[in-house]
Parts: sequence; structure tokens; C-alpha cells
Amino acid sequence: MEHINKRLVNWASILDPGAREQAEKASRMPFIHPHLALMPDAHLGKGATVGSVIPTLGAIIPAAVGVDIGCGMIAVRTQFTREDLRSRPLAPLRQAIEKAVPLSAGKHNTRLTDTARERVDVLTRSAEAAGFDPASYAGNWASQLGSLGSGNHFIEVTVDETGRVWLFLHSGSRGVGNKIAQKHIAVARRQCERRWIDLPDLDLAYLVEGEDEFWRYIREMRWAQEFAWLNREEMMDRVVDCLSGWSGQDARRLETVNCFAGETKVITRTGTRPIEALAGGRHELLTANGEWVKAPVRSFGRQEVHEVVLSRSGVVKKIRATPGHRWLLRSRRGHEHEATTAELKAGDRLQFTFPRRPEGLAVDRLAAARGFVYGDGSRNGNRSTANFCGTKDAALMPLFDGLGRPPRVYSDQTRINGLPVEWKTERPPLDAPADELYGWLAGYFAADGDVDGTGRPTLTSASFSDLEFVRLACQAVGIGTFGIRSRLRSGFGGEPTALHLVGLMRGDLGPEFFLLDHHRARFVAGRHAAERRGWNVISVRPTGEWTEVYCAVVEGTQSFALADNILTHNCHHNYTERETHFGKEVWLSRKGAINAEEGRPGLIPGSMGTASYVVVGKGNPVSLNSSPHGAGREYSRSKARRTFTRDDLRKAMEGIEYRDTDAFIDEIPAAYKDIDVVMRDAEDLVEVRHTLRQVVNVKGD
Ligand SMILES: Nc1nc2c(ncn2[C@@H]2O[C@H](COP(=O)(O)O)[C@@H](O)[C@H]2O)c(=O)[nH]1
Ligand SMILES: [Mn+2]
Repeated sequence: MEHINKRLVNWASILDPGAREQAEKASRMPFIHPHLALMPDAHLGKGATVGSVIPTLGAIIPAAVGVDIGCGMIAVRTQFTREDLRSRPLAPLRQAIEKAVPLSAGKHNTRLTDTARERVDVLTRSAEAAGFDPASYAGNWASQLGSLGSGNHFIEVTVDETGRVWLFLHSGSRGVGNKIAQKHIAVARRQCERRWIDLPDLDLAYLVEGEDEFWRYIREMRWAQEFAWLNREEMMDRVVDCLSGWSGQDARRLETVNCFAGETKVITRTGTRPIEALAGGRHELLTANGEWVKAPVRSFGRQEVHEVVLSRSGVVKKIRATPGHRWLLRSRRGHEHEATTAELKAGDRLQFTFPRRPEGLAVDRLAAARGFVYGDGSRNGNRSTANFCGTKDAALMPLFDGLGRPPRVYSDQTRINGLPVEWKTERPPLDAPADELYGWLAGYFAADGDVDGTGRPTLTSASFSDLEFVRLACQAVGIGTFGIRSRLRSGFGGEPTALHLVGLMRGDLGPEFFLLDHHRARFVAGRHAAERRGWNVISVRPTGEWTEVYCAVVEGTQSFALADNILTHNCHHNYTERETHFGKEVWLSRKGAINAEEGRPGLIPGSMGTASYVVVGKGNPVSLNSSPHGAGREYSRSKARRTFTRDDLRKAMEGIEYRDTDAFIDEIPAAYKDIDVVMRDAEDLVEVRHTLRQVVNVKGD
């Protein structure tokens, strides 16, 4: 990750100068807050850089959402396996899909299927509520529903790393969405002209919040997002039917990852994992009394879900749960009671559970020395050095008795050289003995932690992943932590850098944890400081959505941490939402980027011949909870046509059933960035759950 300027953060290691310049221009718009984020797949786009996340205050740039409003992905896992696909030729399956779904630009349906009719009814009602007639943009909008489009829109039959078959498709709001976008891009230009606004680029023309033109755009854009999403669902229904017809067996949807799919994050002894990934197995889960219990996790089929919005210490979290799911509550007076999701109300406080601290936990001296070097040490060839300055000197030196070379005193610090290099380069294993982990945390805290005047301990780091590790290590030894918060601070040259902070729960720590006297003194003095640990309910609403739900079956306490909480998931990659970032409510436009808040599933395709990924967001705040939406183009279409041949395409597509035509030369995998590089760039944004390899690819000319 690189700060290109104060208001532009970049995750793309492959970035052409044109895209960089385009993003720089956009980042200078006065209403960007706090910065524009370029994703690893960023490339030059029409209007705004594709692969950019643009947070705006009080204004919106229609071209930053793009002309394919609501474009996105949907994936469905079926019961079939690679072996089932080998049983008969795949060409008839491809041809069946090509027949069932109108492909190519301008193509649409000649009649409405029953499911399309129902979806058209929903969209008709939504348009009425939004106060406009989509037919004024495209008379045939209804027959566009369930059609793919051309270029990089695709339908694929893929196989994951364990041989399971997924159906995967990418499309947007088709012609009607395009016309809506074009209209508002033109309105924004006229508005800016009328005000004599000198724009660095006409495509950065914006609408101002509060004006009629602004709200009209928002209403119509949201309708186009809904159209795009129902368009994908309609196509997916047909592709599932094609697979059933081809195989002679009803294709079942075992898991759907699309805009409405849910995800539950569950605490297990080896880390927090999506519940879907645990389904079918037995796992060590955290129960109400802070103990680890092995329990089975399984699917409970498709059910309707409500959205529950929670907050704790300023961090907001959305969870999807079935209306009948039971929650454990605690009143302000400490009384415990239960309520179903549907009965929850704003202000209710959820009960919480943290792993119990092992009896007699002590700080291991060697591990503490190692933790200190990890935080305040440096690497010296194949050894590492502990660097002490100020008060750390006297307090921590005894940890190093008999370790490394004798201390050397410099004007500003004391150093101990000759320590093992891995003390600086590696973190301890999470299954290390509890005293060692506790000791490592104590040493690391002495280096990079602080205790404030009220006695609250906080660790600070420029590395998000170091703090993610700290949270896991704390969990392993029974120390509760708060969510990671992030700040931007100005560097020496004025370049801002991100700083991440995690709070440790006082109640789980003893004075022995604090190796520096002033830390320990503040911790002890703040003994009576209040510690708010529970999540408060902000709101609950029915969503009308149905999704696969999962639960653990825990004997005895009948409870587990984050039981049956389904996190919502919206997989559009060209859209705008109201979101809160760095303390302010902004309009967040993702143009070729997906929401990657913690626990949210998403899809990142590679190209017609390379791998695609089912991912789960890490909630990196500096990326504005976003991640790439694909590999991103490296060659323009014309350059790809000049560079590659049909034979190159055939070679790249060996083993994949596709329509062999000149039309796809500009879609050759080599025209896109290397997906391995993109995924490496995205390591601190998403975690990969599945790798998909296509066996059938369908595209329009
Ligand atoms: N799995 C496939 N991925 C593909 C294919 N064609 C393109 N792509 C990837 O999708 C994104 C979508 O980009 P967008 O900006 O049009 O939304 C693109 O960056 C590629 O990585 C394909 O046939 N199969
Ligand atoms: Mn798209």
C-alpha cells in the first residue's frame, strides 16, 4: 500500500501512468473525505478510474459510479463435483446456456419467463415508489431482464479446490441502467457549467446533496442497482435449470454468494471463521461461560433473515439472523433475559462471552524479550537487535540477561545485538504455551503499547496484520480486545500514513503484564475504570431476503459466540451507498470495487482462462472496507487486438469449453493484470475462501 498523495491511497502494484493521473485528479476534488482508495485492479476508466473507492461529502459524481450501475457477480455452489462434469461432453451444456440467456450487446428476451415476470413486477413497483418510469429510458427494459451483455460479462461453470461445482456470473443493469447513468452524468455537467465550476475533468462533474437533481439520481441509481441484481438472479435461475437439464438431476443451491447471501462469523479456538466454512464439521467454539466446547455446525436451509445493526465503542456491525433466532440480553441492572431477533429493540444490550483466562498465567521472560524485539527491534543481516531508549532501558534490560551480545550504549539509545533474526521477522505460533503468548504480548506491549490516564491499555501499529495477530493471540490466552480502529497521521514529509490501534480489555489483564513502571502505575490507578464490552442494538429490520443459514448445535449451554449471526453481503461493484468512514457519513462510490467489511463474502474473478476467488472481507479501514472486483485490464481492447491472435486465445483456453471466435481476442487472459499479483496486493483486504477454475465459459460478442 502506498500513499500517492494526502488524499490518494493505492494498493495496485501494476498501475499505468494514465490511471494514476486520472485518480490524482479525482482525489483533488474538495469534497473527498478522507481519501480516495485505489484497489489492486485499478486501471483507466471512462469517467473515473475502474477499481477506485470514492468517498464524498455532500456531493456525488455520477461518472464515478459508472455507466454499468449495479454491475456485479453472483455465485452458487451446487451438489455436483468435478467427476459429475466428466461424465458427458460439456459443449451441450454451454450451448444450452447460450440458448437460455440472451448474450451480446443489445440482445434481450422475446418473452418473459414466469420468474422474470415476478421480478419485473417488483421493479415496476420500485420504479413507482422512486417516482419515475424506466420505459422513458428504455421501452424494452422488462425484456432486458435476464440478459448478459458483452465484453467482460460472463457465465461460467467452475470447480473449486475441493472439486465442488460452482456456477458463477457477472453482469449489470444492461441498457436501461446505462441510459439512466448517461442522463445523470449529463445533468451533473450542466449543473457544474451553470455554476461556472472549473473541473479538472468534465467527467468529474458532480451533483450537490439537497438539490432535486441529486435525489433524483440517487433514486434512479438505486432502482438500476436493484435491476442489476434481479437480472443476475434471473440468469442464475436459468443457468441452474440448464445444469439440471444437462445432468439429468436437479441442481441444488447449497450456497449462494450474491448480494443477499449471508455469512456468520464464529469464534473458534483457531480464529474467527465464517460459519459456512465450518458447516459439516465439529469445531471448538466459545460458549457462554468462556469455555471451549467441540460442537457440530450445520446448515438449516434457506430462511428469511432480518438485519440487526449493533454498535460497541463506536464500532458498528451488521448481522443477519433469522427472525426466530434467540439472543441473550443483559439489562442495565445486570438481569439476563432472552429475545428473538424480531423482538429486539434499539437500546437492548447483548450478552458477551470471552475465553476464560488460564489459571496462573505468567509472563515468560524469553517470550517477553522476543515480543519487545518484534516491536522495538531491528534486523541486522541474519541477526536482530533490541533497541532501548528512555525509560525502557532500565526496566527491560533484565529480560535480556544472558541473551545476545553485551549491551552497547549510544548517545540516544542502548542496543543489544546478536539476537535470533526471527525475533524481529516472525510472530510466535498461536498454539504456543499460554505463558509464552502472554509473555510475547507483554513484551510487544512494552514496545508499542500505552496506558492512558484512565488506565486503558492500547497497542498501536502501522501494520494492520500485526494487530489482527495480536487479537488472535489475546483470544488464545483469554484477553478480550476491542475492534481495530484506524487513524491517519501526517508523516515527516506531510505524507499521511495509517496508524491502527487495538484496545485490550483491562479486566483480563494483571499488573504483571505491564513491564514498564509508568504503564503498570496507570493500569493499577485506573482499577475502577468502566469497561464497556457488550454490543448495543441500534436497529432491527426485516429484509424480505432468503438465504442459507447455519448454526452450531452446542449441548449444555446451548450457546456459542456469535451464534447464527448472518452478516449481510452486497456484491455490486459499481454503486454508491451511505457509509461511515473516519468519523463521517459519506456517499461511498465503488467503481469496480466491492465491499470488503469484516466477514463479508465477495467474489473476485480473474479472466476467461484464469482463476477466480470466493473471498471474505478483512474490514481494512484505510481501504474504506473495500477490495478489488477483478483482475482489471492491463491492455486496452484495441491494444489487445493488435497484440494477440486467435491462436494465442486458443492456447490460453486449453481445457475450457468456450465459443471459439475472433470476437473474444480482446478478452484473452493476457489482456488482464496477473490475478496472482492482484490477489497478493489484496492480502490485507480479503482472505481467500475458495479458488474457482472454469470448465465452461460463456460470453457475448
Ligand atoms: N472468471 C472470469 N473473469 C472475467 C472474465 N472476463 C473478465 N473477467 C474479470 O471480471 C472483471 C470484471 O470487470 P468489470 O470492470 O467489467 O466489472 C475483470 O476485471 C476481469 O478480471 C471471464 O470471462 N471470466
Ligand atoms: Mn462489472
